[in-house]
Amino acid sequence: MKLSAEQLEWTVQGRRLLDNVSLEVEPREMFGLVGPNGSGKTTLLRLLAGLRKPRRGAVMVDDRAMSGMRRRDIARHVALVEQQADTTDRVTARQVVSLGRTPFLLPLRPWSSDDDAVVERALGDVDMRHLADRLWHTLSGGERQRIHIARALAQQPKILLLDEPTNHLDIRHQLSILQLVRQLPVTVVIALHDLNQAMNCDRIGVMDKGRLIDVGPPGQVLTSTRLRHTFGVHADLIEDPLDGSHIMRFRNVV
Ligand SMILES: Nc1ncnc2c1ncn2[C@@H]1O[C@H](COP(=O)(O)OP(=O)(O)OP(=O)(O)O)[C@@H](O)[C@H]1O
Repeated sequence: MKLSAEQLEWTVQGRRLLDNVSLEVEPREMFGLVGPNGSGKTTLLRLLAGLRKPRRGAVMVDDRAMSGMRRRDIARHVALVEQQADTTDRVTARQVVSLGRTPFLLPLRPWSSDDDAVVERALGDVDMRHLADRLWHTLSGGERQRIHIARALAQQPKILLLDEPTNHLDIRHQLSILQLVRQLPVTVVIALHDLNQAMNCDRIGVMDKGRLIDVGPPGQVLTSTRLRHTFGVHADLIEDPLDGSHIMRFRNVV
C-alpha cells in the first residue's frame, strides 16, 4: 500500500512544527526518517497515522484521503508504534497485544481462534511468548517496547509506522526487530536516531526544523556534509572490508 503526504502543515501556538512536508512511500518500501531532536519526526508520524489532522495538506493511503476515512478503517490499514506509549491498567502483555485485533472485531465477528493465532504469532515475532502472562507494570522498558511492536503486528497493517522502535532494546533485539520489520511485506516508515541502522533502509528522509530537507538512498543522503550541517557532527563514511557497505564513524561535534 502506498502512503503519501501532500504539503503537510502542522502548527501549535503559532509555531510551525511541520512545514510543507510532501512525501511518497512506495508499497513495501522501508523508509527511514532521521533528523536531530525536535526536528518533527514524531509529529510527522502522528499525522501519517491519522492521529492528528493536518492544518493544511493531506495524507493519502493509496489514492484515498485519510481525512475521509473512519478511525476503524484507518486502523485496519495503518499501525503506529509510538515512542512512549504507556498504560496504567492492570493488564497482561498478551492482553496489550490483543488490542491490536480491536479494529477487526464486530458484533457479528467476535474474537475467534484466528485472533488467538495472530496474537501468538506476534508475541513469537518479538520473542515475548515466555512473558505473555506477565503484568504490564512488571515488564522492563525493552520488553514493553517489544510488546508494543507485537500489538502493531497483531493489527496486521499494510502500513507500519515506527517511532524509534529500538531505543530501549539490547543489541540482539535491536537487530532482530529491524530484521523482522525488513522482512514484513508491508510499507514501513521508521524514525531512527541510529544513522548506521538508517543505512539499511531503502530510502531515507532528513527532517530539520519541521521541514523534509532531503530524500533519497541512504548513501546519497547521509554524506559528511549533511552530517556536519544538519546533525552538527564531524563524521566519515568508512567501507566495511567484509561486504563493502558503508559505516559512519563519528568524530566530534562541530
Ligand atoms: N503539543 C505540542 N506543543 C508544543 N510544542 C510541541 C508539541 N508537540 C511537539 N512540539 C515541539 O515540536 C518539535 C518537534 O517535535 P517532535 O517530537 O515531532 O520531534 P522529533 O524529531 O520526533 O524529536 P526527537 O528526536 O527528540 O524524538 C519539538 O520542538 C517539540 O518540542
